[in-house]
Amino acid sequence: MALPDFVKIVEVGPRDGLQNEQAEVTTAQKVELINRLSASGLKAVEAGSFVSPRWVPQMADSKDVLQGINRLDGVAYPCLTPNMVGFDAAMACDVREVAIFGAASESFSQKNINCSIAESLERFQPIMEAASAHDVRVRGYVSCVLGCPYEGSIDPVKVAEVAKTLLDMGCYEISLGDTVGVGTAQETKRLIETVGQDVPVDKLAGHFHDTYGQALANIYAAMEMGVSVFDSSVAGLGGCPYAKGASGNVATEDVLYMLRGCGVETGVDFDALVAAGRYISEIIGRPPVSKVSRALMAKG
Ligand SMILES: CC(C)(COP(=O)([O-])OP(=O)([O-])OC[C@H]1O[C@@H](n2cnc3c(N)ncnc32)[C@H](O)[C@@H]1OP(=O)([O-])[O-])[C@@H](O)C(=O)NCCC(=O)NCCSC(=O)C[C@@](C)(O)CC(=O)[O-]
Repeated sequence: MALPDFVKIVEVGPRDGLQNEQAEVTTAQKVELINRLSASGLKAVEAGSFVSPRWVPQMADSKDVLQGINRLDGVAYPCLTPNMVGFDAAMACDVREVAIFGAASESFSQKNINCSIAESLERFQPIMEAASAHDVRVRGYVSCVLGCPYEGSIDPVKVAEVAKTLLDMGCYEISLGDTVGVGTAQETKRLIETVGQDVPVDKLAGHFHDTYGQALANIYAAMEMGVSVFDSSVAGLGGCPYAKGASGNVATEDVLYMLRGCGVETGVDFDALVAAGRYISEIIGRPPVSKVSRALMAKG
């Protein structure tokens, strides 16, 4: 299949990235990062997570972050909500899009949200109902789609089952997460082929961590299968608190560079995005993980 003309980038650095950075990032710095990202032309910037602060202390200030950002028209600022406690907290600061997050692995589900896959889907049901009543869009995540840190390989049929359930519950899009970044391009194609039998491909997004350096290849493979929405993290921030050794999402800078080289539009200002990556990298005290950003820095 030909590559898409346009790819939507869902920037997840302020949430998926910062939730796993050890350096302290103040609320004001998070707000500044999100404002810079939305000003770069991104149409979706995941801005926070209404989860237990005991589980993920880095996201404890999400309420203040959401109240501090400059919300641009046409930009979505989704936040994670695992249960009604999180959903109500998100509504209290006027979040207009939330994400529920399940897994295709029982062990990961237990470690991440302290319940089985079936229990998680039950917990999501009232969120879907409340979201519908509040006219709030809901995105669904499925973790461990190409492998699990506890169980190893995962059957794509299981991924399809969870993805279809989330879609049937009312999620407008399902983001398939290679949480530990173990997947390869052929496996990605097989996954999309299998999941695509139950969920239309235009409802799927790819979420690739870059632990094994395969994320760009996987994105390319997914684009060849018709996927045109990808999650990425500015400067390659992050990892996963419940997946030891997992590195961050693929760096947004690297995705943009590849897409630009393929003639695929994103609507994102590359230079502004690179600058946002350098801003947050200085704060956390290490160079961007993005190879593109490093190469540009080396050129001076
Ligand atoms: C889901 C729970 C809360 C269950 O945690 P639990 O302990 O089973 O929950 P509980 O209902 O028994 O409540 C225990 C305590 O937590 C409080 N509580 C309960 N819910 C909330 C909430 N929403 N916000 C704030 N506080 C909350 C609740 O009020 C209570 O407080 P206490 O009475 O003890 O003082 C917990 O397991 C949790 O917060 N997990 C978060 C895990 C997480 O954020 N993981 C990272 C995001 S997923 C990810 O990164 C993967 C993804 C999406 O990027 C895709 C990929 O790469 O694969």
